Amino acid sequence: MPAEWRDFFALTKPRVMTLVIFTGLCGLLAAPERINAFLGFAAILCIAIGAGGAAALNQWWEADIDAGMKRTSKRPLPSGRMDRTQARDFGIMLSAASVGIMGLAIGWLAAAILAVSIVYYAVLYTIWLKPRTPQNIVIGGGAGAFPPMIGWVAATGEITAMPVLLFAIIFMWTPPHFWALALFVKTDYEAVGIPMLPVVAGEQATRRQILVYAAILLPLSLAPWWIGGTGWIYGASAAVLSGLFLLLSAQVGLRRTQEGDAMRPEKRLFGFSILYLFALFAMLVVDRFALTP
Ligand code: HEM
Ligand SMILES: CC(C)=CCC/C(C)=C/CC/C(C)=C/COP(=O)(O)OP(=O)(O)O
Repeated sequence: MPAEWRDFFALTKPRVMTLVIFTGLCGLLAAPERINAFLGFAAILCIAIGAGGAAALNQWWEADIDAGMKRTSKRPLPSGRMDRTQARDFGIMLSAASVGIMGLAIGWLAAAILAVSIVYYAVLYTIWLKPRTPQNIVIGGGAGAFPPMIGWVAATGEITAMPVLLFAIIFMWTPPHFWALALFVKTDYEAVGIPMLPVVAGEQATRRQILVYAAILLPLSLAPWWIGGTGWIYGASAAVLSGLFLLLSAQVGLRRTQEGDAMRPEKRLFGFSILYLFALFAMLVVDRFALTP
């Protein structure tokens, strides 16, 4: 069966990338300089195309691994709807187009960070770290932390403390986000030999690590307000959201898996992690528009 446009769309991991694109948009809108709407739209489109290209390259490389896991076995490559060369060429084309257009239309600093994040996800994380170390997502998660910085730099043309803090927030958020999920789909990764932390270091170590990252995330998420980069609306929202995130992480971090466990706290934490990042970045923009004339 030949690949349809739907398969190419699926190859960009659209659901996961909504949050990547959203944080990029928030970085762009929260920046102190306002960019013209047409260029702003072009910048976000480039982030979306670049993230989609990187996701396609990730699946080109991981076709065999995806075939071995229930969660990923219906993706276009493992289900045989597309061949690997098509996925690779599509990924390269999107990646190159996104960086080229970003550079020409917006600026080469934003384009360079976009290029770094694509290589980070497709090569550093997927090809190098993921199959080798249980710290894969801690280091590799950096790729997903770049979009707000790209958005910010697209608007201002420079890297200041604020975009670095936004990067750091997503960097610290990624381990609890992913390890909560890895606790309840652990068997999948075991089957294909990917050294995810629960498989290699055990559940208790993973639970403790989740709590450590959530505890660091709380003060870190307040830092943009602390350094005067945002107003009280963001500060108060970050305190509430990160407090809740820490609470849910503590429920996961301080328990043990029981016989026949439904893993409800882990599923709740994973679900909340997504809501958390959407809400935190939305409040950054609300703060900016409500408090800055
Ligand atoms: C290396 C770091 C990360 C890993 C290993 C990871 C892994 C995963 C996995 C396995 C899922 C399950 C669902 C699926 O495959 O569709 C998922 C869901 C999700 N992830 Fe992540 N993630 C990471 C970083 C991020 C980042 C940085 C973002 C956005 C800023 C993000 C946003 C999401 C969203 C929105 C979902 C839900 C998708 C849905 O509703 O189906 N993830 N993540
Ligand atoms: C702008 C730009 C390039 C952004 C990149 C965004 C990025 C790195 C997002 C990470 C989210 C993601 C799909 C992780 C999946 O990990 P996995 O691929 O190990 O998950 P899988 O087991 O579902 O394949």
